[in-house]
Amino acid sequence: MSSVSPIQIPSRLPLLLTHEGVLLPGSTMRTSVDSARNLQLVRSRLLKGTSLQSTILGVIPNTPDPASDAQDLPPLHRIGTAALAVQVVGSNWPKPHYTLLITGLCRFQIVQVLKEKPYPVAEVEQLDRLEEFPNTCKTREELGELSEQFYKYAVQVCFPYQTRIHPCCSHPILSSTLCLTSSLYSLVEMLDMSVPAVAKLRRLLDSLPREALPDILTSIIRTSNKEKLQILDAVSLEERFKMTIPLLVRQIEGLKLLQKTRKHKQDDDKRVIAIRPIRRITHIPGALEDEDEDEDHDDIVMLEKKIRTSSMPEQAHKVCVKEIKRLKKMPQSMPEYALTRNYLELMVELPWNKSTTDRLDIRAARILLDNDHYAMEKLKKRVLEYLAVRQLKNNLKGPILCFVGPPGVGKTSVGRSVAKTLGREFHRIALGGVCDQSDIRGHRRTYVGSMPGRIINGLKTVGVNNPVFLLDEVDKLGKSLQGDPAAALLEVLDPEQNHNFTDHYLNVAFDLSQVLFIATANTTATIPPALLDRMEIIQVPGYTQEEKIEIAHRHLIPKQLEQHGLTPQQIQIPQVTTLDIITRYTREAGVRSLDRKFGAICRAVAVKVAEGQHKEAKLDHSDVAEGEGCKEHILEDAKPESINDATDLALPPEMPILIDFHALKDILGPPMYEMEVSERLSQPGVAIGLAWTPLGGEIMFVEASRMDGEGQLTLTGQLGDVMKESAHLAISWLRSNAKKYHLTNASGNFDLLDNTDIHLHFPAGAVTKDGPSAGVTIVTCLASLFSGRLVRSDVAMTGEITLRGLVLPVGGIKDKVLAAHRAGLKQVIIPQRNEKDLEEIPGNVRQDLSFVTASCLDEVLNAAFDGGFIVKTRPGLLNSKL
Ligand SMILES: Nc1ncnc2c1ncn2[C@@H]1O[C@H](COP(=O)(O)OP(=O)(O)OP(=O)(O)O)[C@@H](O)[C@H]1O
Repeated sequence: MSSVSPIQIPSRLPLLLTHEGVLLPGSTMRTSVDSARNLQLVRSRLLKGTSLQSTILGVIPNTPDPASDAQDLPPLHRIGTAALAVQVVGSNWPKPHYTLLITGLCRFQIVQVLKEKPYPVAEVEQLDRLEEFPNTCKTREELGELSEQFYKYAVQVCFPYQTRIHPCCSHPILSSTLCLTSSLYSLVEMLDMSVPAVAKLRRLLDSLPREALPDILTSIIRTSNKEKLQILDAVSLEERFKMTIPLLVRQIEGLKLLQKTRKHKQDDDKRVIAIRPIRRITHIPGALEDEDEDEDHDDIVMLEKKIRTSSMPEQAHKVCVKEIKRLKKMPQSMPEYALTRNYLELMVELPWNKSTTDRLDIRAARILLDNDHYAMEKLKKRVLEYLAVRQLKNNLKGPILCFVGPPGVGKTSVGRSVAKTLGREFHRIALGGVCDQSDIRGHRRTYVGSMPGRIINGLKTVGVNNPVFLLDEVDKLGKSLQGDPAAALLEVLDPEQNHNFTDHYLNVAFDLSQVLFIATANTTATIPPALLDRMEIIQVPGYTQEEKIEIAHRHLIPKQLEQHGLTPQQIQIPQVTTLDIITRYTREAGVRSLDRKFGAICRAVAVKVAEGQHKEAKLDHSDVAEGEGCKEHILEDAKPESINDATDLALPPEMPILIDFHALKDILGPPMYEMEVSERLSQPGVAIGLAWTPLGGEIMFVEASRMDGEGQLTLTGQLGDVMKESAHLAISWLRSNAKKYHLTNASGNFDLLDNTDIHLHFPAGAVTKDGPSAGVTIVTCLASLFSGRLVRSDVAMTGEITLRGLVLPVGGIKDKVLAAHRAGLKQVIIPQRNEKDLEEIPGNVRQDLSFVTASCLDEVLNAAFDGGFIVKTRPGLLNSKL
């Protein structure tokens, strides 16, 4: 037995009153100190005192300390624990308080309270003397023998209720000790020895004196404060043993129950896992089984059969066989079961070897393309060339065509026609806003909710491996943290690589070389260069008014009539009306908005027609009484009516309903666009420029004004850096040529910026603009401002400028010229080096417009102002009073 040095506590102890928790000898407790007396105790005994004795406190349980020291002490619990303060931790927030770590030494009882303030101090009598235990035994030899027996017994015994007390253990304390220790061993055996705390407990058990066990155990196992208090109050060792054993037994029983339920659950789980596959394999027809499981089993068999008969490549086949083997062993409840099954279903559905036969008849293709689309000569020519080469060389690793042009010019619909001419399946993949590379390449199957990418999904949808894939809006691909989808497209679009395209979801290569990819975009500016490099760009410009009229009457109107269940006998839209819609109700390069307007007209006419049929039926009914002649009379009197005139319900409308200017106003409302050119150029400092946007060409009014100031230039209208630089260039050129052209500021000075601020504005202010092509327009506008002369209202211009006054070429001439034509302008000034682009302009547009090709700014200004811009000798014209 281990020997313990006797502990002698002082006869006077400061008292720490606690209410929560009971400290037992041999155990350690953390307690919070925040009441007045306790705080005083900590401050004067623990924080100021330096001797070991000053750290010994009398801890009185179950006694709340009054909040203020003015209040009297409450009745104190009779028995307490002398404790050693091991650690003091203090804090001032939210209010001053300490946390003490205290270790119980022994019991004491209060003999007399000596003082109450600032903290209570009592005269105490020590109750436990650890060295006393051996004295309770008759002789030391007897104790040694019994103790040895007790230890062996304790180690052997597993469960407390099976404990057989050794016959020689008749000593009451010893038998209780024996019983307690054996219970304790049972407890330790049940616990997991690999847990460090449990291993420590085991060591403690071996080293601690037996009589210390009841106190220590009570504080370790799950006991209430009340039970702990009872143990504290049990001064006799035998009594303490007796009280602790039931607590220990209770704990052991609880643990056993817990172990039992855990074991049951584990067994159940194992059984479920073991039974499932056996059930599936030993399926006996007719046996009573869950119907769902039967179905699943059938499905798996079907799937296996499909894999066996599928024509997938060897590598894919191997993967499928491996996966189906795994699937068979898997319980259905596993999340991976559904995942693997979906994967296998996709694998068997994919058109590994299924393709359509190409219909390669160039003449038929030409007719079909011409029938479907009016104009677009350049595009149709390139498409036919492409198809012709395919006809000659079947396995063409040709370039990927990319149609670039404004919205609604028929890029998508030409793609559809190509598929139709070739007799191939068509699938459109909208790439606008796609910013995750797994959209193209799929997710790895390890992800929750993983899916194949759009390419593989598209192939599954069309069911053949040689469809026409239209990659719509490649210029609107995004980029995000989830990777760059444009980079993923590189592999798809590279004819050298795409025969081995690996989707992350499939994880086996799929041959995309038979797929015909066509891309569309509104602009090439935002297409990544590497992607652009893999594609052949075909520009699709906007339509002229004449082309739009033709497209409307050949394609759009018949399509809309069909969609609304109308016939040409019921509605008549003359060409002048179409022109009216094009010029006054739409402003676009394509025909989508125009198509919508026809849709609106057809809806309005459909209502009229339906109403008319109803009225006719009604009239027929009433005519039975009045006779045929009467009806004829009514019809003769019927006058052409307004389309929205709902007041005259008595008469059916006259067929065909004519859509004239008035009907148009009734249906579409007042015109949305007016010819505002002449109006806008009624004062100096305004010029018309031509801009190119992804939506086609547009005319743009550049406005300038001057005011008193310090020579500052203000630019508004969301301009980019290049455009701002153009403005600075224009001002510098005008300042350096002010004398030559007699340009003066408000005070007649040739220094144009002397005491003058200039403001340049580019409507529409909300649209971002950039590019150098506004240079000539800015010069013309400022020249008008400083000369006080009006720019011609029917002239539009485009061109980049240099500091020397040269005019450099710009892009988008065709779209810009068409915009000028749409706006009803008469003359267009373009850079001389853009003259070659005029060939692309349709003949009728060229006839309507006159072109000035300028190589320097002198020529631009001469053309932009009536009578030229050459210096006049008459002073009245030179000095503007504006
Ligand atoms: N030349 C044409 N002949 C006949 N119909 C045309 C022509 N151009 C356009 N269309 C019709 O205009 C509508 C819009 O065309 P489509 O959707 O192909 O435009 P898009 O250029 O692809 O536009 P976006 O860039 O917005 O996708 C379609 O109904 C199409 O049939």
